[in-house]
Amino acid sequence: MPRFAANLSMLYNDVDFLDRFAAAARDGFQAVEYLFPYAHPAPELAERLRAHGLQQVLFNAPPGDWDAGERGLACLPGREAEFRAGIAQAIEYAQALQCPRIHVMAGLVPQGADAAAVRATYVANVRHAAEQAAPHGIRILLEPINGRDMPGFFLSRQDQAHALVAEIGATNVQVQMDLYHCQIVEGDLAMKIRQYLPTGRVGHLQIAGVPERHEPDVGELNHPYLFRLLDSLGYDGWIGCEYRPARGAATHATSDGLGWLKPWL
Ligand SMILES: O=C(O)C(=O)[C@H](O)CO
Ligand SMILES: [Mg+2]
Repeated sequence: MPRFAANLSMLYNDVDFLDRFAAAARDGFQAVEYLFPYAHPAPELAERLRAHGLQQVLFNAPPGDWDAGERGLACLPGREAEFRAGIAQAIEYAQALQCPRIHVMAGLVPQGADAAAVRATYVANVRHAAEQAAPHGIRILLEPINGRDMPGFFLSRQDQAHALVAEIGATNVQVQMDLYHCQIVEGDLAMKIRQYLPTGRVGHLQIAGVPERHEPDVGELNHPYLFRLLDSLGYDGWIGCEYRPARGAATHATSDGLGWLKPWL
């Protein structure tokens, strides 16, 4: 059976962030993920996880100045010191939260930047992150993101991510395969899953309905078919529910929209 993690950045927006742990547990989730933990002290987050019997399965390294539009630092020449400081902070949080995965966002390619320099910066930065994370048993994840949601993002295709993972050459670097982004950029999801899961290089999956990024049962994808396929391939990792409920932040919007999950809990 697929195992589902609630993405607390997108789900349960009708309650404050710290109250989303309880809400997710009440709905039957045993794991959570979210974008960033850094606004809260790690012990406070660890206590929420403990109190509600939840595992933290993923969060992101600091992305640079998010409010100014930055979406990761890994590919940005000249920002290496900040990138390294962010990785050190992420590893501290991951240890405190017993979280085995950190997503390192690639970043937006700077206007006019030399493509080779951007790629070399990315490879060197991810290698550094992997080296720092490895002694703690933490995996570094790289996620291709569609260019409609994030124009200019360095990483958009699965083959690009897998080629980079091979070039980086660290056993604790894997691909975060977000099926929502993959459907928008490439389509042919079942064949992509069949192609990439057996490589052992997919460290986490995420889902959402396409194209609105609402519940998985809203939109053009047949998620039950994909879940059965994942089962048949023996996928035993987590699937992050990274979608915006169709009723937004209305009271109980997330819980009311979880009908799709019930058969899989
Ligand atoms: O947007 C996504 O799909 C993600 O998983 C990132 O972590 C943040 O943008
Ligand atoms: Mg994602």
